[in-house]
Amino acid sequence: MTTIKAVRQAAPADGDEAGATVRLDGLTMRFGERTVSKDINLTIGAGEVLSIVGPSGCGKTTLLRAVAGLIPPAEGAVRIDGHVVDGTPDGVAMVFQHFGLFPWKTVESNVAYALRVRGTGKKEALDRARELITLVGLTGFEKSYPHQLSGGMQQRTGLARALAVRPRLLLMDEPFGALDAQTREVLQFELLRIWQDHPVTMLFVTHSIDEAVLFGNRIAVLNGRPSGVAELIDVTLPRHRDRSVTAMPEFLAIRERVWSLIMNAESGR
Ligand SMILES: Nc1ncnc2c1ncn2[C@@H]1O[C@H](COP(=O)(O)OP(=O)(O)OP(=O)(O)O)[C@@H](O)[C@H]1O
Repeated sequence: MTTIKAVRQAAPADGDEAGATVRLDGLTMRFGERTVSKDINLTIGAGEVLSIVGPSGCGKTTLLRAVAGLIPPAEGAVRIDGHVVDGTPDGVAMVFQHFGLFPWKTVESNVAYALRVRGTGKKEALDRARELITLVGLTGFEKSYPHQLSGGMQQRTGLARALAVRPRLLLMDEPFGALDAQTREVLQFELLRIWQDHPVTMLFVTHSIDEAVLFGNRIAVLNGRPSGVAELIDVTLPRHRDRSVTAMPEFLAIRERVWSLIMNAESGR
């Protein structure tokens, strides 16, 4: 099961399709006495994809939740387009590993819901939902209920729901983590295609090194207790990517680099 949380609608202005800028300034996240991550400084440009990897429990989800304004930082700040996040920011959508689709709603109602709660009229919301359903390849399943769908199809529905609000920033938390390897690969390339047609800024948390390299312009490797950014790796691959990039020597070299950093991180824990 996959959870999506879409946060308020903000249609991009004309000529402003590339997405939001994000800045983390000295971000420290704490739960009670426990400091999970400390002094994280990152700047993510409009339309950039930053992949975030690191050992289990190092604070990747916590970081995304801070960017989404769901939990406040203990110290430091998140800025989206220069504005300090101190609540639910406009134009941000989150996609989690577990969708949390409403089981009693059809695919089109699930997708339209994100718009309906933001005051979009029923017809407009349904029209937009159907556009998105086509985009994610679910035409013909508009009236299906989640239990009638495969995991991959539920994932597509969740993606459509996130995209329905025309986010300027997509926060992806292991979005394909619950899928079998084959479905995961199909959806990765579908998302890549969709993203290339509608580029927005993306923070992409994943346990898959291949996925991190495939999507990222850069990869932030988190490590330590509390965690910090151990390394920021530039992904020097062509921006337009398809399956062929996974055979490029640069792809393999970057994958090896990330792999060795994560192995070091895991062995140091
Ligand atoms: N609401 C919370 N209250 C207390 N502790 C929390 C809370 N949320 C997360 N934590 C703790 O913070 C740490 C970081 O959790 P987080 O889920 O951000 O890690 P992660 O890197 O995303 O892990 P994984 O890769 O396993 O998903 C963990 O030790 C977790 O137990």
